Formats: sequence, structure tokens, C-alpha cells
Amino acid sequence: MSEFDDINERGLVLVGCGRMGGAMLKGWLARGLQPGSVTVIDPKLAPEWQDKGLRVNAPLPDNAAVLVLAVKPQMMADALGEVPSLTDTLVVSVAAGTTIATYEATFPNAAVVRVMPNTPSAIGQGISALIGNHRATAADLDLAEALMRAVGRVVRLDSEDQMDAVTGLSGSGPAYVFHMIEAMAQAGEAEGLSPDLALELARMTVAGAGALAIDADEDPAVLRENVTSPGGTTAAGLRVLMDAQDGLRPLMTRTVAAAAERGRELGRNGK
Ligand SMILES: NC(=O)C1=CN([C@@H]2O[C@H](COP(=O)(O)OP(=O)(O)OC[C@H]3O[C@@H](n4cnc5c(N)ncnc54)[C@H](OP(=O)(O)O)[C@@H]3O)[C@@H](O)[C@H]2O)C=CC1
Ligand SMILES: O=C(O)[C@@H]1CCC=N1
Repeated sequence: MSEFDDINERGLVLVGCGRMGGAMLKGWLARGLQPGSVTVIDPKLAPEWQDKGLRVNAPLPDNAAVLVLAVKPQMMADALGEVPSLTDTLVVSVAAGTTIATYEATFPNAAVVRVMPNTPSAIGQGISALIGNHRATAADLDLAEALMRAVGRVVRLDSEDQMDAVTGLSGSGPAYVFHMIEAMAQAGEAEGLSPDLALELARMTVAGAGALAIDADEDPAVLRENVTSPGGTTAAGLRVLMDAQDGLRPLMTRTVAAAAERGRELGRNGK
């Protein structure tokens, strides 16, 4: 018995196999999804997927278990227009902004689960948040959760209203962390380190601190204090980084708010 038995029998349709769709597909295949049960719809599918035994741009199965939508929100209307009506197929979307109501307008009788994953899913280290519509049963939510667990951790939301904040935090968040690595490396260069050395130090510092934050029993605040010797170097650095006016906290608040607002805007007008 595999959690994907029903999908292996009835099929999964993946519309859009770019960065996010591709990351998820990789995780599903690694967890026992049969390539022959997957129909991938993507007009310019990357060559890496061409010889994997997938059904590529083929007619859709009549009664697929799941339809996964992983195109850009701006492409969603076109993509939905290309999908024939579905019977008894769970609709799962990972698109930012696009609301459950949009999918219900196309598939009035379908169970719909909206998911926000992130790109660390590509290495099984993602975090996905999900919420279903009123038609989504416990079994539908479990199936969506099983799909996303193949690429990382999963949390369930209480309300769709939370989705834009989630998108601004964990959906977009990897980009903030990558930028932090860039900024730390540049700061190291400004202190005289070579670019290669500064990047290696910044990258491993962020990766190690992230791993410790997951592994340790203590809160991040305690882990921060553990680094901070009284009167030492970290205290001097944190006085700048934790400045109430100009520090990271107000900057991050504005950053996540801007991303969340863009999600709400995409939800309102789709572009
Ligand atoms: N990247 C991320 O970090 C995250 C993305 N998401 C969401 O995932 C979705 C996909 O994003 P991402 O993977 O980054 O985007 P990509 O552009 O990498 O992938 C989308 C894919 O869909 C293809 N496509 C476009 N139109 C259609 C269509 N009508 N039918 C089928 N396939 C189509 C695109 O082809 P072409 O390139 O030729 O247009 C592309 O290969 C978005 O809605 C985004 O909000 C969610 C969380 C994180
Ligand atoms: O930038 C975006 O719109 C997508 C959604 C979250 C991450 N990437």
C-alpha cells in the first residue's frame, strides 16, 4: 500500500512544470508515484523531463485523481481554459494570489486545495501551507498533504485569508534568505575578504544557523543570545541590525507586507 495508490491508478495531471511544478514532480516520483500515471501539460517542457516515462502534453485521463496547477498566476486563466471539465478530481493549486473562488468558478463541483510551497522543496526541505474549500473532504486534504509532504513539511491553515501572509513569509522567504547571503558576503568583502571566501562563509553560516534553528530545542532568540557575549563582537553587530528604527525587524515587516499585498492584488485582478 502506498499513499499514491489511487493516483497511480487514476492519474495525476500537472499543469506547468517549471521551478515549482518540477520540484514537486521530482519529490513525487522519488516517493513512488509511477511516471506513467502522470500527465504533464507544459508547452515548453524542459529536456530533463522528456525521457522519464511521463505522459507529456498528452490527452488528459477521464477521471484523474488530482489536477495540480503550477503555472504563474498571470497564466492561470489561460491554463484553466485548456482543462476540460472534471469529475471527481481533486484540484490542487500552488499559485500565489489566485483564490479558491477562481478555481470554483471553473470547476463548480470540485474539491479544491490551495497550497503555498517554497523552492527548498526541490531538495525535500520545503514548507507548504494548505487550505481546502468547503467541498474538500478530510481524505482530499490528506491526499494534498501527502503530495506536499513528499517535498518537505506541511502546515494547515484555518482560513484562506492567511494565504497571502504565508506567501509573503515562507513562499517568497527563500529569496530574502538568499539575499541575506549576498548581503553578508558583500559585507565580508567590504572588510577585506576575497569574494569566494566571503561567499563560502556567508552561505555556510546561513545554512548552519538554519539547521541549528530546526535541530535545537531553544527558540531563535535564545540561540541568538548564545552567540552574543557581553561586550563582544556580536553585541556590537546586533546593535546595528536590531535598531528599532533602521534594523532588520522594521525592514522585514515592510518586506513581508509588500509581498503579501502583491498576493492580495494578484488575487483581485490576476495580474
Ligand atoms: N518559484 C517559487 O518560489 C514559488 C512559486 N509558486 C507558484 O508556483 C507557480 C509556478 O511558479 P514557477 O514554477 O516559479 O514558474 P515557472 O515559470 O518556473 O513554471 C511555470 C511553467 O508553466 C508553463 N506554462 C505557462 N503557461 C502554461 C499553460 N497554459 N499550460 C501549461 N503550462 C504552462 C511555463 O512555460 P513557459 O516558461 O514557456 O511560460 C513554465 O514552464 C506560480 O503560480 C507561483 O506563484 C509558489 C511558491 C513558490
Ligand atoms: O514570486 C512569486 O510570486 C512566487 C510566489 C511565492 C514565491 N514565488
